[in-house]
Amino acid sequence: MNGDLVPVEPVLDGEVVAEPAASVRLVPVAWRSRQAWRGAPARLLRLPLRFFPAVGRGALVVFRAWRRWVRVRDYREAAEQAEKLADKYVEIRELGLYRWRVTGMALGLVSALLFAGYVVWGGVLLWGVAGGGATVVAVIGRRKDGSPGRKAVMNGARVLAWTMDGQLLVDAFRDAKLIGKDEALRLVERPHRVGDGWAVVADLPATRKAADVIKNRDALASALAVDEVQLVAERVRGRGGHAGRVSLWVADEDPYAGAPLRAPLLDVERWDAWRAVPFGRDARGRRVDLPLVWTSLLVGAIPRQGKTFATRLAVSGLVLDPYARLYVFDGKGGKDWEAAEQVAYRYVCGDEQEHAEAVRDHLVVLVAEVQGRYARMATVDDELCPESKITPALSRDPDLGMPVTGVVIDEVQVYLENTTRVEVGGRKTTLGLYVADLLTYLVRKGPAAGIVVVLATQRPDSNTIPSRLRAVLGSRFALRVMDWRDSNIVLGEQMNTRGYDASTLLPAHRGVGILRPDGEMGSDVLATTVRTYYLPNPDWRTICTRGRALRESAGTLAGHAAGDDSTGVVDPASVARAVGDRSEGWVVELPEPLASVVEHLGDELHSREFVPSAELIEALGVEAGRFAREMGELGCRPLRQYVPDGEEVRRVRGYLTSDIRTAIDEISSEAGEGG
Ligand SMILES: Nc1ncnc2c1ncn2[C@@H]1O[C@H](COP(=O)(O)OP(=O)(O)OP(=O)(O)O)[C@@H](O)[C@H]1O
Repeated sequence: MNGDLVPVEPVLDGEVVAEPAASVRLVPVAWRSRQAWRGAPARLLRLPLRFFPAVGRGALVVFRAWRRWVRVRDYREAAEQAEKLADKYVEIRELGLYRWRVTGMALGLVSALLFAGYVVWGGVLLWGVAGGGATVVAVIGRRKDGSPGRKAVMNGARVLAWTMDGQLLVDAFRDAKLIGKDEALRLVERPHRVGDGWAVVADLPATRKAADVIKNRDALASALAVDEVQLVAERVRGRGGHAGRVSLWVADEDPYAGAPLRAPLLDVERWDAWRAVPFGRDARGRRVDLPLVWTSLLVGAIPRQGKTFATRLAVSGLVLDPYARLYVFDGKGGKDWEAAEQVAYRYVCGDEQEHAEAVRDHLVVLVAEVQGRYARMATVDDELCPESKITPALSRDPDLGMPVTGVVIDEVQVYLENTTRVEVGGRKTTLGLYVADLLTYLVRKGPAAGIVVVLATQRPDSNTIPSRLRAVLGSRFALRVMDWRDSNIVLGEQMNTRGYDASTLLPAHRGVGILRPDGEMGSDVLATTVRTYYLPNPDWRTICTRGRALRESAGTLAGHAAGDDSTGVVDPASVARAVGDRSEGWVVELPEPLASVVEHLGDELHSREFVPSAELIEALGVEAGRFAREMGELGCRPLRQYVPDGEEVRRVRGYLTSDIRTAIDEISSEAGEGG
């Protein structure tokens, strides 16, 4: 460095070239290790023992290939698929005969050559040919290392069989009474592997509907000898789909078993409340997202099935958006929602009277706020607010004060069942019914003003969640419930008869439920069975801590989380008027089964004179004796009337719609008198 000379190694003149290959790869990988060579003598000794079975297997493979070829199976299947078997029959037969002739000629030629060789070279030639042939056949029939012969992909011969032979699938459809004895299916796609299962797309005969296959999935699963959780049946809609095209997917094993799925939101720093949250995966492993803005959500399940976890997952998108506001009311009063306290604008946890009153007070303020938001939106110019609906830009404008606001109530029945008598706007009612009215208003009018209501309950029966509230809740998620009635209460009337019944989910399937997305959000599917992502307490806490940090840095931390629990001043009379105003769609809560009868009849309640009992019993899926008794208790007695039946007239039992209307009027006037 300082100019002194230092001794160095001799300097070589040249250029760096690529390192030569370590060894020339003439030796197979299996023989490169020392152990492989050590085991060689034993393997050599076993060779004769392995040779003959391999020859047997190879001969079978060759024979099957020849039989397939001589029977023209490939051509025949293609014609069957195109439903042109009858047209092509003569052609196929001729081709078959030709292939038999080629076989005969080949056999004759080989025999002649062998005979000539025998004459010239004697028995040596025959032994040589036999040895060579056997070696070739043994190579065809050899077992690959590590794979002990052929293995069924699915368990059970019957299960696997339909993937090999389309006719068995047709038979299964016939057995399940989804198509008639003389009808057939047209396979749009042959069975093929998709994920961990087999998929096939089929067209039903013109008179049949794909919706019926979905409805009778259980029968088809039985005919295919798989558990119904393994069979996913979907309609193919949109381009390339039609009402008679059905897509089936049969999982190799229970698709909802296995380790819980990690929630993707754990890996994001922040989220936009306007984006649908990653909610879970369907049986085929496809991601299912849940939009929340502009809709509302009801989550129902019996205890310990994952209702709280699913509800937290649904709102975690709102937690991770610093511009979103959260009202968290936990009727259970445990630790499940504790972490949300650090981000919540309003927070109530408990099932005492004071908690129910606090929830009511916060909801009253919220109703006033919805009214205020509509008034403010009316003053915003058309460019920013083209319709009376909140937009992402409006929701983030601090001057307007209209953030996306999530109102989450876990175990909502605790507040809805509160029987304390209260007087609201001169009307006597109970605190629970008033909370139901406030929630109904928020669910009905709130979404367009940026209010998202999420309700969870372990008691999804009609007495707990009034039908007027249920009717307006847009999205539904039912984890396992006790019976199909409870399932229908969460998912909507008659969903069980359409093939969606949350009481059939297995107890072991925690966190698995049926999601019915809001029909107005443009979803293609009626409902999907979803395995929700797993969001245990520590992960939930991480999300809430992140949500708080985001709000702190955006300057949006407010309300309870910022130590401010003061409620604004509102005019309770105007709120009471708004929630009780029947002209705005306030509907009287009808008891069951009257509520379902009214829902089933729709406008026909006024246009028809008489409705047969059998029709109602089938549509509502109820038990005849109990239905008649309950209708009787509500003042509707059945009578016999003549109804047209094709060319003839039959006398059947049923109800006059005028009786049903009278019963509704009576219940309404009782409610109006301050029930
Ligand atoms: N997505 C999921 N994947 C796997 N397991 C889950 C999932 N969600 C919930 N679980 C399991 O189910 C248990 C019950 O969940 P959760 O506390 O949400 O039930 P719940 O319906 O709210 O019960 P309760 O009505 O008693 O409050 C959890 O402790 C968890 O082990």
